[in-house]
Amino acid sequence: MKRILEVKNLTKVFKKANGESHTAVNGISFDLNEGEIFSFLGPNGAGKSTTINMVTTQLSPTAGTIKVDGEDIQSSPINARTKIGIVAQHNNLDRGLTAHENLLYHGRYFGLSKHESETRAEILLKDFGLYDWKDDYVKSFSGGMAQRLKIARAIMHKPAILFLDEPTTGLDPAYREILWEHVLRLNKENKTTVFLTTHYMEEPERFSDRVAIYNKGEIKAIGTIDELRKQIPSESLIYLKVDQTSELFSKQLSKLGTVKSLKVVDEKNYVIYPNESKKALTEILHLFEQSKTQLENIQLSSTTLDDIFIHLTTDEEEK
Ligand SMILES: Nc1ncnc2c1ncn2[C@@H]1O[C@H](COP(=O)(O)OP(=O)(O)OP(=O)(O)O)[C@@H](O)[C@H]1O
Repeated sequence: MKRILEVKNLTKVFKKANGESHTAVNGISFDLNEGEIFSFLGPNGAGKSTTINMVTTQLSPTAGTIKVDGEDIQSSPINARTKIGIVAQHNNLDRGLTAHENLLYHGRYFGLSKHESETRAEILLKDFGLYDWKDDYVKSFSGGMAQRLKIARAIMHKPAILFLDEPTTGLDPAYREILWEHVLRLNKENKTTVFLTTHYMEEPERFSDRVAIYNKGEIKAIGTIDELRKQIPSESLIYLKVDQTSELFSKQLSKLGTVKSLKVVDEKNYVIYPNESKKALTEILHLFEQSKTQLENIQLSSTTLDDIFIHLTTDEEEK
């Protein structure tokens, strides 16, 4: 299997305004294969965009190496860049150009002929609902229109690897489907590798071959969703919402024989990993009869990617 992205010991340390250092990416290593759809998931501020910015040559690493299709991006950034398509989080369109010009110049820059650029720009402008605005300047575009144009531009030159940093934020559902139609077609026909970050868990669940759960600058787990599911302590979960979580109530829950372990998600919510789910429900409900803590909601469910994410990115209070 051809490796399209090789990341070794990648690190980024930022200097904060107060002079302190902040390690946003802490020595991570991973490889992506040609044609793989990979999701990089983590909470706000985990370091996902910093990682994308480094592997796409937009930000220099503090340490570590990155190869795109065998090219070291620090020694040959231009070669590496021709293989990459990026939908960044910020609006990096050329605001002084029209929508059509943004696509055309991008296509020409990445080696498409004039005819190919024109044909592809026309298809993408139509598919992403921008054809009627093709000669308008990008500075007049709404957030959603700019996002659609950023996506069209990133896939213009059919890159070997496509980085999508929260691409569907601000897109309505119809355009999300169009985005995925194009991305999956490129993936199938050109073996384009896809590196996705998103906060919508249904996208990695539907499309990813592998997922990495990333937090505080480190990869906590990497693998297929089924492989990650095995890292959860139980196959079903109980979501419990109370008026106020507390140390005392957490201890009382932990002491129940049917509770394997639990997590305090925030000031109102627990996730409970039960031994025997139905018995645990009864025991937990019973607990409220003798406790000051008020029950607001309780729900039993089977594990989803959301649960894996919560499990790997919040602190656990093991029994
Ligand atoms: N240029 C910078 N200077 C200083 N600190 C930075 C800089 N860029 C990012 N950081 C810090 O690095 C950390 C990681 O930020 P990053 O944007 O990579 O997170 P993220 O996982 O993409 O978050 P989100 O989901 O909110 O987009 C944050 O604490 C952020 O404040």
